[in-house]
Amino acid sequence: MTRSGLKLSGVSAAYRDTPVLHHLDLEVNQGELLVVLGPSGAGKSTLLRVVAGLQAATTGRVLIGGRDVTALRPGRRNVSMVFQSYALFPHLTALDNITFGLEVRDMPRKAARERAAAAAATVGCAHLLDRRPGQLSGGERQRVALARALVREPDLFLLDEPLSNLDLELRTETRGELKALHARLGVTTVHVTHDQTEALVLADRLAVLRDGRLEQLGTPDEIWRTPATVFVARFVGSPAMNLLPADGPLTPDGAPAARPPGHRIGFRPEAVRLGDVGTPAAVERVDVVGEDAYAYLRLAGDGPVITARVPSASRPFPGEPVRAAVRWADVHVFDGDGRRVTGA
Ligand SMILES: Nc1ncnc2c1ncn2[C@@H]1O[C@H](COP(=O)(O)OP(=O)(O)OP(=O)(O)O)[C@@H](O)[C@H]1O
Repeated sequence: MTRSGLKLSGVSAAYRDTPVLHHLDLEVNQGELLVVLGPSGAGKSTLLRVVAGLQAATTGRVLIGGRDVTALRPGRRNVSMVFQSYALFPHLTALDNITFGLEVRDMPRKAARERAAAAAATVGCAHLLDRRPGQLSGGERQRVALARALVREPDLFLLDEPLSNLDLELRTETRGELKALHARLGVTTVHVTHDQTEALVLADRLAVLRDGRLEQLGTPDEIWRTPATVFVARFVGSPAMNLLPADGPLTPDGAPAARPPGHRIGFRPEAVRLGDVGTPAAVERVDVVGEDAYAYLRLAGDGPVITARVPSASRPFPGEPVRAAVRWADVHVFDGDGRRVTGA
């Protein structure tokens, strides 16, 4: 049986009278890396703050490693949090910043410094220990913040958008390092982001949060292949999945004759095939992104616009008449409430 690293049951949170989390149930296995993904304002940071004990839950319980910590102060939960801003002390060196978490626990100074140096080596910032935050780049600060979180040997890591202040190249590199670090240390981790690529790459499992509610929980593969709702389908994937009325202008190849009114079909831009058969469409715009091109196609005269992903070498040109087809096997079906209809 897998052990529980973190369990939330019926957790709600509010700012003054405004509810932000609504009776959340969520379980993270021991050693698992769970990514919480959602748009701005979904309640991701609030969720981490409630787990860390920085904010009280208005209902429900928080268990870490099977221990009920709902009533415990943050310092008693053995949790380390890395903030988006890193929250380093500007007047302290990197070494003193990393050591800080241990010294307040009355560990002897020499032992604390040795542990800090070991944590710094783990995340690759051992050469920066004499510098103050003002003398470090964004990526270097991020490493020091991680080392400070690591040095406490927590039961649980909470990472709040730790990569969002880094430029794209560094973000990609650091993302890989975070994944490797997690694999090596095996500490249960909750990583918050609104970046779907980061989420898909890092996560053992993904929790998609929307308006303080869990929209779907699953592996990156499940979320990608079987999105539970229109919201998840559109939020994960770039450009977003196409959505059309099931009885609308495009009939997928192999579709059953009867498709209930009110249902919608979704298909990713890469599922659209351009050729001699299918629904007539006019190319409105084409964006070329290296090897790929995204063609925006207006269906059937004045119908809706869909996006097709095609190799840029064989892309159509604006104004060109084309035909768009989709296979039924590549289609997702959603009911009138936006929920996935299985077995379609
Ligand atoms: N201190 C606060 N006082 C009042 N409302 C707040 C406070 N902090 C956050 N909120 C509100 O709570 C909701 C959830 O905020 P939260 O920061 O948890 O979202 P988030 O998913 O982390 O967003 P982001 O990706 O923008 O950081 C938002 O509607 C926000 O406006």
